[in-house]
Amino acid sequence: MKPFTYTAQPARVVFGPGSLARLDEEIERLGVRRALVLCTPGQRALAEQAAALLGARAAGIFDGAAMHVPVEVARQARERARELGADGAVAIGGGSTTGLGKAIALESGLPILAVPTTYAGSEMTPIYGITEGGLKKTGRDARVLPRTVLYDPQLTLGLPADISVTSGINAIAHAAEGLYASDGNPVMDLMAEEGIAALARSLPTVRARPGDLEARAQALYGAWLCGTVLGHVGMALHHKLCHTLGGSFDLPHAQTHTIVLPHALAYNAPAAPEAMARIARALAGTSAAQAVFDLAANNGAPVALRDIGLRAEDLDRACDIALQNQYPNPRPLERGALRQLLQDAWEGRRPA
Ligand SMILES: NC(=O)C1=CN([C@@H]2O[C@H](COP(=O)(O)OP(=O)(O)OC[C@H]3O[C@@H](n4cnc5c(N)ncnc54)[C@H](OP(=O)(O)O)[C@@H]3O)[C@@H](O)[C@H]2O)C=CC1
Ligand SMILES: O=C(O)/C=C\C(=O)CC(=O)O
Repeated sequence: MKPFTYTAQPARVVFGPGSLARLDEEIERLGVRRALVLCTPGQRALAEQAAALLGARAAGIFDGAAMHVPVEVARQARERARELGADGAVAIGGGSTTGLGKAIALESGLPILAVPTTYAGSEMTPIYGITEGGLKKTGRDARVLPRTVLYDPQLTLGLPADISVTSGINAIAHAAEGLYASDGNPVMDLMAEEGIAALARSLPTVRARPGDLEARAQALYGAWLCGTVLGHVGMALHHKLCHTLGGSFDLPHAQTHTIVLPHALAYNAPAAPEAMARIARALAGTSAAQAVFDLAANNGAPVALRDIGLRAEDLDRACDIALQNQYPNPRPLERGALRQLLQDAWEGRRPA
C-alpha cells in the first residue's frame, strides 16, 4: 500500500430527479436570507424558475455568466450582489455559471449553492478561474467550494447531445488524471474508477436518447464522482495543456479536453501503468488512450484540434507555453514528445 494523505472537503450533495424542489429548504439550511441567482443569458428561464422557488429569499437574478469568467463579469456580479444585499448565491447552469459564483465567493466569502446542468464538475472543487487580458488565472481556495450541490438529472435533459458527450469526457479527464496524481489516495481512486465507468456506460445512451432520465442520472452521478476527484487531488499534463490551449488560443473547453485526453494518456502511459489499467478497465477497453479516443469518435465528438480552431502554426507556441511551468506529472516533460503529442491531437490520429 502506497503511503497517502486524505483530507475530506466539506460539501452537502442532494441527488435525484426533482431535487430542484428542495432549493428553498437547502438555501435556508445555509442561513441565506437573500440569494442572488446566477445564470447565463441562455439559462434565464431556469434561473427564473429557481427564483420563484426561493420566493422572498430571492434577492434577484444576474444573467451575465460567461465561459472562463471574464474579470469584468465577475466585477459586475459582485457589485450586483452588494447592491441587492445578497448574503448568498445560487449558481444554476454549467461550469461557467458555477465559476462566476466562485468569483463572488473568492472576494466576499458568500456561501454558494450550485445546481449543475452539465458534467463539468466545478461544483465539487475549490478551484477557481478568472480571465483577464486573455490570460486565465486559476487557483485553489476553500472559500469558493460550493457549500451545497443540488444534482437534478431532469435539468440536464435539455443539454444537447454533442455537448453532453464532450462535457462527460471532460469529467472523465478529471478522474483519469486523478488516478496518476502525485497526491492521490485510495478513496479518490475508487471514486475515479467508478465515475469513469458510470460515464462510459451512460454517454452513448445519452447521445442516442437525450431524454433518457436514467442515463442522464448515471452520467450526472459519474460527473459528481469525477468532479470530487478533481477537487481533492492535483491535475497534471492533460489539464495544464488544456488550460494552455483554452486560455491562450480561446478553444472551447470541453471539446479541447475531449480531443487532448487520449494523447495525454498515451504520453503518460509508460510512467503510470497501474492508472492506465484502471482507466482501461473502467472503459471496458484494453488501452486507456485508445478507449477514450474511441468513446469520443464513436459518439460524434471532435477528435482533432484543427477542427475546433487551432492552426498548424499555433502548435510550436502551444508547446512553448506548455513547457513554461513545471508541475508533477508521471513522465517528465520532453519537448520533442510533447510537440508530437500536440501534432497527433491536431491531426486527430488514434493513439498507437
Ligand atoms: N473550477 C473547476 O473545478 C472547473 C471549472 N470548469 C470551467 O467551467 C467551464 C466549462 O463548463 P461547461 O459546463 O463545460 O461549460 P458552460 O457552462 O459554458 O456550458 C456549456 C454549454 O452547455 C450549455 N448548457 C448548459 N446547461 C444546459 C442545459 N441544461 N440545457 C441546454 N444547454 C445547456 C451552455 O449554454 P448557455 O451558454 O446558454 O448556458 C453552453 O453552451 C470552463 O470555464 C471551465 O474552465 C470546468 C470544470 C472544472
Ligand atoms: O480544466 C478543468 O476541467 C478543470 C479546472 C478548470 O477548468 C479551472 C477553471 O478554469 O475554473
